[in-house]
Amino acid sequence: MPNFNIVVLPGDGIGPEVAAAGVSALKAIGEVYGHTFNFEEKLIGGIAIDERNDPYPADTDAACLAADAVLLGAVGGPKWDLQPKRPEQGLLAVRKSMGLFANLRPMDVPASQAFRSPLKEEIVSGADMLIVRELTGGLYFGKQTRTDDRAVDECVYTVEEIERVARVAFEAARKRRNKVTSVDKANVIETSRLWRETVIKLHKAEYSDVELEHALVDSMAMHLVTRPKSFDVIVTENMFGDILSDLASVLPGSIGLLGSASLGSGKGLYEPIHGSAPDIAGKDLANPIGTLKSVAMMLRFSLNLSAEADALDAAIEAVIKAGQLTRDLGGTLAGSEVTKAIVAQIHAAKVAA
Ligand SMILES: NC(=O)C1=CN([C@@H]2O[C@H](COP(=O)(O)OP(=O)(O)OC[C@H]3O[C@@H](n4cnc5c(N)ncnc54)[C@H](O)[C@@H]3O)[C@@H](O)[C@H]2O)C=CC1
Ligand SMILES: CC(C)CC(=O)C(=O)O
Ligand SMILES: [Mg+2]
Repeated sequence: MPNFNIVVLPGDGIGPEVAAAGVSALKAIGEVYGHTFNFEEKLIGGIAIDERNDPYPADTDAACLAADAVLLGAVGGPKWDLQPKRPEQGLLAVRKSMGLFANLRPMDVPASQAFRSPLKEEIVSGADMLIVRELTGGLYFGKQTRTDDRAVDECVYTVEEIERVARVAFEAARKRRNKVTSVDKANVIETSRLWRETVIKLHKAEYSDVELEHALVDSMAMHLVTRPKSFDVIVTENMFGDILSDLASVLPGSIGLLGSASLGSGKGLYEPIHGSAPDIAGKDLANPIGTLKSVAMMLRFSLNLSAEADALDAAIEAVIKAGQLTRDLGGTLAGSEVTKAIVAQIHAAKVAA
């Protein structure tokens, strides 16, 4: 019987609530399909600062590096905002240590759910894109210096860093609608000029069968909400991808719907795209679906369980279609009730099959 070791990093705010949803879904998949998932919970973020004075303790790192896959909730919160050690350093550290240079953030708006969008139905209905965000370079990892009246954040990218994430985007496009939109700010920023030159060279050398277009990040923000259906795979650097994916989450109606897979050359880490949502933490209001979609990607990409991934995705879709939703999507259910509905659906689908 297959046995998988999953490290769970609940973190802060709603992190523990959504991570618990992910564990419930994996347990249900295990029961139904006969797999054993062993869970090891570790500290990261604010709670790790509180308990260990370190946002990313060494034993967390060792466990993540040894796991078959990592499930993360979220980190951060106002409690830690005004101190030198920050929860977010833990998140950056796990991404760097595991070599997770590509963050895949899918977003789609099924026609039946387009009415939930704050945007016009005809604009968003059928939109289906994959944002590939570079995750271990750029401003978030550059040298930072600070005096009383001056602050510097270095933004560095190398050809190798750009090429490897662009390759992920081109490969993904070949399995989708064969189009890549590369987003930069090449009219102003030097790292963006290197980004664009590198993407063009790689495209010419290895991916000329894929349609490639370039967009500047400012107008891209506008195009994402005015003509989202024209995009397939979007590839961009770390900070632009962070911002554009939160923007894209508006299309289906809630940031709580979007999951992500962070991949590199080794094991993967899976987390919703949202943060720790301090405004709703501890109230069982958090939408678990972004985390559950991340778990589906874990099953598919790290554990090679594609039938199980499809079953989880189908269970999520059924519950969304039945309108069993949290308040962010106009529903009335608690987050834990949505998780229970999805778990019940996983069991019911197997019985019906
Ligand atoms: N991956 C991570 O761990 C991330 C952590 N953060 C941290 O999270 C903290 C809060 O950041 P914010 O800018 O407020 O972003 P956020 O994503 O935590 O929340 C933004 C808004 O979306 C809502 N929201 C988020 N997730 C939701 C869910 N699952 N269900 C329903 N509503 C949801 C929140 O209630 C809030 O109104 C900060 O400390 C930030 O540094 C932010 C982004 C990513
Ligand atoms: C908290 C940051 C380090 C990153 C972020 O906002 C994200 O990964 O979505
Ligand atoms: Mg973000």
